[in-house]
Amino acid sequence: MTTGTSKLLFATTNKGKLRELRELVGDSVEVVSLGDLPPIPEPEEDGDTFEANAVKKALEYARATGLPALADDSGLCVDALDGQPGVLSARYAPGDDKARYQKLLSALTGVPDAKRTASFRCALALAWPDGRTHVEEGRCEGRIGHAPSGTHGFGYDPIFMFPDSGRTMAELTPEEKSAVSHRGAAFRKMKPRLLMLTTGT
Ligand SMILES: O=c1[nH]c(=O)c2ncn([C@@H]3O[C@H](COP(=O)(O)OP(=O)(O)OP(=O)(O)O)[C@@H](O)[C@H]3O)c2[nH]1
Ligand SMILES: [Mg+2]
Repeated sequence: MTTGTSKLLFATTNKGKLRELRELVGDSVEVVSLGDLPPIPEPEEDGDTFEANAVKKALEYARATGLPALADDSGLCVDALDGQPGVLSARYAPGDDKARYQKLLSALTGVPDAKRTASFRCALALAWPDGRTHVEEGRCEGRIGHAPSGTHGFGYDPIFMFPDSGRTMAELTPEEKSAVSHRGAAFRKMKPRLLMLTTGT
């Protein structure tokens, strides 16, 4: 822990994201999560882009708490489905992560490997209670497999094949995933801003 002047709110309801962001930030910034605070209504994610939704979430949580807030909007864009599920990844099917990746596998039945290309995208937004915002984005290219495999990660990780490794994202260790993931890429660009929080800049 540093002698920071400011705490940072990780503004997400997603336990998988929270775990990954905690690992990425390490002990460089003092972190608060939504579970540490009285309930706050969830922002409506009605933007057309990851960036718009990330900014909206970060701003609403920063204003509600008076803390600088880091929000993540992310999802999986599948080329054979014209970029779906995209910003609607969390709402692609009712139920749990498994229901959603099973629906995606069904939608790609009969699609050959060469046409199963996809990318994970992540927009990370940092917002201050006074309305300032800063956004960084990250992307990770891969391919949708034919069956789930692996137990790490969350969401669509069990069906997202990471190129050249022959493994799904869910077969990578948390450290390996962060080194190649959309969230890791966005985070590394954002990190200098987060470190400024500790100096009150
Ligand atoms: O396999 C995955 N590996 C990842 O690394 C990853 N990152 C995001 N996603 C999926 O994309 C949607 C995000 O939706 P989302 O950004 O609205 O988040 P969310 O609603 O879960 O929480 P919140 O942060 O909005 O509170 C959800 O379906 C996630 O499962 C991932 N899937
Ligand atoms: Mg959401």
